[in-house]
Amino acid sequence: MRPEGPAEAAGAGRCCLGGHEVTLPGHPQLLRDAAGELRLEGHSLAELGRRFGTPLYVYSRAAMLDALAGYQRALAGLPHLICYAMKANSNLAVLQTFARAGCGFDIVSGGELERVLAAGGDPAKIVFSGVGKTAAEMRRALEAGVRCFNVESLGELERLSAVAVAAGRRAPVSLRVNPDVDAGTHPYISTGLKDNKFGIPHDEALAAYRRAAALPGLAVVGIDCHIGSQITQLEPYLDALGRLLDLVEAVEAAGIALHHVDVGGGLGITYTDETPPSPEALVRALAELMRARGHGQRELLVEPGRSLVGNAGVLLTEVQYLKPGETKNFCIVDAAMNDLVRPAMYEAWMAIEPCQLRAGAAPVWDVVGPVCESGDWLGRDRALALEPGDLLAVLSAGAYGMAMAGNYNSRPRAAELLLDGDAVHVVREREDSRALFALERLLA
Ligand SMILES: Cc1ncc(COP(=O)(O)O)c(C=O)c1O
Ligand SMILES: N[C@@H](CCCC[NH3+])C(=O)O
Repeated sequence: MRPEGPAEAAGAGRCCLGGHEVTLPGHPQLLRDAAGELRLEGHSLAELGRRFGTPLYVYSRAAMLDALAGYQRALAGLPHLICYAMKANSNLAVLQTFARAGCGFDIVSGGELERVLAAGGDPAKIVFSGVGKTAAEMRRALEAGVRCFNVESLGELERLSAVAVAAGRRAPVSLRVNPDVDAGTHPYISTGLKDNKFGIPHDEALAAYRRAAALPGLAVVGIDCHIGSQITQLEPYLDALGRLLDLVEAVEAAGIALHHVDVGGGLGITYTDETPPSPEALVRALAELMRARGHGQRELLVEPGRSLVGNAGVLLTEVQYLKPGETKNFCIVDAAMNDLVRPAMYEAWMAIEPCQLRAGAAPVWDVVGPVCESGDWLGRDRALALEPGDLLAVLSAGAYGMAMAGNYNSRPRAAELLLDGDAVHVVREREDSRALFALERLLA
């Protein structure tokens, strides 16, 4: 996630045309075969694009489970729960994949709760985060039996207690502490600084725990934080965990027992040349700090999103027109900012690869969508040998891709496929134009 620059123009030229197979760094199930075809979990992406149409999201189940295995290996033997942060990709089949693998879920809305339940997820493994939970969302989550509410303010504590008392229940709570640690990431996705809206300030948390312990509808069970997203360093995590453990000790000294410590999610992936720690390295470092501070037997929760699904998915799009110009060459494709908003929203750099390499000159293009906004671009200054009708793959699109898609310009949303070995599952049909206005009414 960094601004575009001319230095990145060569990104797409990495793989040679024909000869031998080339793997793509950070993309476990993606490779360019000897004939120049891009394959995900063995499937030709060009063939899938032609068969199912574009724009099309394609995910590899094996790549998701590979990523999960890194967390699982490092946590084996320790009391733990991996809560997939489903905002990254909330397709039901993706949720089902993680539920079957034993995961819990980090949710942030009533809608996310219903999705987890529809996918067969275990409510007793759900943690409910978010700064603006409504009373109705609280009631529904209590009724479903979620494991814990990650409470983000004093006002929320009071409301949750009242809702629980009215329902004749006690709500399990963890306080989301804002540790004021700089995660070193894009300002829009940093969440653990004093200036951010998230969490209860570290220096107010002990008083908040005392209040929580005194409220009749609450049962204190844990502590959590989440400092940001696309984090590529270990240090911010260790700083944040150290600050959480300071609080755990102060809270327990005040006679309030805490069962678990939840360090949130946020681990980054390789979009271009980032080298984040592996999930395994991250969790081993966190577990080591817990052990060194005498908290080795306390349950550790993690809430990874992007690092489980980001590099397991691509967005396929077809080149519609090539429009060379005096100062810029535009490659106009059939996917747009409504399908994948990350470039428009954060100036995020996402690799763009032809599904089938072709020989010949590779001019530099801005790859743009059909939406009527100059901010509607998927990649800038990309050297690509192209013809109209070619298929392109936007890489690393498994996280915050379809999950953030919309209908701007009355564009129906893309279809989604989940690859599983030889099988190709349509896990979301392409939206029909009529669905765009099915909830609207003409005047009488
Ligand atoms: C509370 C919470 N937990 C977990 C995550 C997952 O983040 P990521 O996808 O960066 O792992 C987020 C999103 O940043 C979040 O807000
Ligand atoms: N939507 C962001 C991540 C947000 C994380 C949410 N807490 C992205 O695409 O990178």
